[in-house]
Amino acid sequence: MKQVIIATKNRGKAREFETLFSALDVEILTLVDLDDAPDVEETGNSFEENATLKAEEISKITGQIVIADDSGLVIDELDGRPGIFSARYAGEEKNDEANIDKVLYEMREVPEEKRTARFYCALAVSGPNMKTIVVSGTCEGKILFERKGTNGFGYDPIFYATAAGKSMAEMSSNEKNEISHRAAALNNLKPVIETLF
Ligand SMILES: O=c1[nH]c(=O)c2ncn([C@@H]3O[C@H](COP(=O)(O)OP(=O)(O)OP(=O)(O)O)[C@@H](O)[C@H]3O)c2[nH]1
Ligand SMILES: [Mg+2]
Repeated sequence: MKQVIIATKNRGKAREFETLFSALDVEILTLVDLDDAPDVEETGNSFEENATLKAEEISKITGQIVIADDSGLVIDELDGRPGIFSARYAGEEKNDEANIDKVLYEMREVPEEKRTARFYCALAVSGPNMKTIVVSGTCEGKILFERKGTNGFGYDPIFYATAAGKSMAEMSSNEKNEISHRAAALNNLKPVIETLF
């Protein structure tokens, strides 16, 4: 079967890619269980730049077709933060609970109508004989005043997805995969994936 490497160490993302790719005729490998996979420094100024850095570095090392995801939560009232710093918003150790607490604290006095936000996902594909391709997808919603639900990962418990009428952590993985930023980006990548093999 066709095979691509997904250059992520995030278990939540890896799980979602397993499901999203099961609908395509493509086998995926992630970096989650590879202890010696390098930590690519995310020094770019945009999701697109960081996804490109991750895809190109891992493709250079493996010589294979690689897809990387750089994603995060963009909150209007916080001038777009946490944005590209979503994973490390409350510190280098990447603690989802601490990140959520920080956002809830910063948003504590913001009224309902000003709590608009979106999840953003950039996907970059890089391979030995190709120019890197980058696509993106978004999912619109609002920041809740407290956590709701226990599914998903990251900021899912405090993100109310407008299209679903509930928090992302209240959705089954199938429901999230219908409307998520990651699913939207992957959908934009499908025509490209078909030309890769
Ligand atoms: O509630 C969420 N639902 C999602 O669907 C989602 N997608 C991204 N995020 C947040 O954004 C960071 C990405 O940062 P990021 O792209 O650098 O990934 P990461 O550092 O976790 O792993 P890697 O892929 O770089 O190895 C993640 O850690 C999360 O905090 C999400 N939160
Ligand atoms: Mg990262």
